Amino acid sequence: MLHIPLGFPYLLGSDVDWAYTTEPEEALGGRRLYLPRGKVLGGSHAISVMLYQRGDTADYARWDAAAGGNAGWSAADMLPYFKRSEANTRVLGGGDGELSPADAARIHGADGPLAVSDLRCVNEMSSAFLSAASAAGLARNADFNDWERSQEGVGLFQVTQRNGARATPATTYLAAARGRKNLTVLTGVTVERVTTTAASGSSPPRATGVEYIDADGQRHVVAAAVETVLAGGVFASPQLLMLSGIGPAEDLQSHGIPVVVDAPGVGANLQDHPATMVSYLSHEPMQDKRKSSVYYTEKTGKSLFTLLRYAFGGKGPLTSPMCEAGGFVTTPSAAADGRSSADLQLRFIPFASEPDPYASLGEFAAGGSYLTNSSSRPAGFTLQSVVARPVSRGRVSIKSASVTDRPVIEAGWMKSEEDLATLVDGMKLCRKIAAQEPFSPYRGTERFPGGDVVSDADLADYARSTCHTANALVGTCALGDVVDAQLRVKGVAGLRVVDSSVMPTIVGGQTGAATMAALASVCSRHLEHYLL
Ligand SMILES: Cc1cc2nc3c(=O)[nH]c(=O)nc-3n(C[C@H](O)[C@H](O)[C@H](O)COP(=O)(O)OP(=O)(O)OC[C@H]3O[C@@H](n4cnc5c(N)ncnc54)[C@H](O)[C@@H]3O)c2cc1C
Repeated sequence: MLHIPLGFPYLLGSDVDWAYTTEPEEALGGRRLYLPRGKVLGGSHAISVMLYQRGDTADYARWDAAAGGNAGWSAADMLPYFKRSEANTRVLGGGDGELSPADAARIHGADGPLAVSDLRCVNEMSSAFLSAASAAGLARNADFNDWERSQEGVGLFQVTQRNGARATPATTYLAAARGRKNLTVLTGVTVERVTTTAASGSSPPRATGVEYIDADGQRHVVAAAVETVLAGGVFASPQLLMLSGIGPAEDLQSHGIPVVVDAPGVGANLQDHPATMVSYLSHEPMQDKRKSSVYYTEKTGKSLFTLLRYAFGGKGPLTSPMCEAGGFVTTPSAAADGRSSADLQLRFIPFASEPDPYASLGEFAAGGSYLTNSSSRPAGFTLQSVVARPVSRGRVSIKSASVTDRPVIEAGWMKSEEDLATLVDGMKLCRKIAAQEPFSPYRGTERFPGGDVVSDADLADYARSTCHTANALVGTCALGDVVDAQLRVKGVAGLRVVDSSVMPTIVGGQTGAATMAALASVCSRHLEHYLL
């Protein structure tokens, strides 16, 4: 299931998922949110939806400004690292029909480790979505990562796959480096903290390595020859800094942790992409159509033809990321605020989803019936509205001085009215798209939120009570605040954080590509001398 793209729902809540939950969220009526994160080589990329999205140029202008300006994080600075990290079929194949070979080469790379591909199988309803969105007045976007054009419009997504199999940092970067003599990978261990020496005179404290516990509960220390690089992701990196005495002094003291550096920004600034669903049941006869949503409910994994097609050609619906098509939009509310980047991401899902697909996490944890339980995912289709550039912020703190106690997560969603307005505008747009003629063969009744949820106030209530994660969590060791422009932890020598937690503001779009490009940039510019 880790390698087959459409296997990803089985991974949610399984033993390769940390399956974090938040505190009761005040603005969401006290709901606790489920936030998946990968607990396996390849990290969250190994359980992701695989969409390859970079955000827009303004996202990186914000990063660069946060890092102090002219700090190496602008779009122009980052483009070479995006290109360097990928082997994109649009360049390898000389464009894709919508994109000329010259444009493909301007935007994408061909020689990097990370395979990025066009979809190998497009559900006929994903195509209907594109036609319906055009009929509703949205432009077509040939490549969401083309920074010379707008991010706005609708199109098919690209995915991090090679020959129909999931590509992750483990199957790409790590696989290429496996033979190196200077590389040791320990699995099944848990890092507990970074070890440090005390400050002396004018020298700051220095990171000297890490302590970890192995599967038998034995404690070990690894000493760093040059420096220590944390890449635990958006929850574990701030947690490990705090357990090491680097964080808000008062919090650390309340847990009896000696303060190495008072860094109030550690754990603050948490951001994610909250999402809501508008779903439609299909007309009854569609239940029998081979290319419709039955693929995504009970038949996909059970059809011999589908399995053979995948096993021998890497083709067919098992290569689908489920969200095949979508787009970016500036909603009327955001336009009225004068916001320049799209605040809404649309994603199309070819079955009639529940309002919160993660509400039944217990169901996943008990053995994963996301795809097989067709009664909760009947034939039909869903349009998902995602807040692409949220204003609300949350935080991560520690529950105790032990790594075995999960961090305390406050997502903070919908604290800002702007985010709620984006979702309300988004759902209205989804209904407008769904009402267009190209959906006529598929559209039955609206399943959620349902015909009686019409006013802005009712749509906002629906959003508060059903919004769920679109899985892009960032910001808890932010560039400019916790780490400097080279991602060195401020106030401590010999320590960097290089992962999604350093993003000062979330990019509009999924966050895996930006994480890998940030890593490529820092490794190339600052670490290569001793990595090689
Ligand atoms: C369900 C899901 C769907 C997603 N879909 C997409 C998508 O379609 N496109 C996209 O671009 N991005 C997607 N993402 C987001 C993307 O995967 C993340 O942005 C990216 O993986 C973040 O990288 P990271 O290095 O910061 O953290 P992670 O990838 O989470 O890696 C952190 C690693 O640290 C390990 N770790 C944590 N604590 C410890 C400890 N104490 N000791 C030892 N190891 C530890 C973890 O097990 C993990 O392997 C998705 C994520 C999820 C969960």
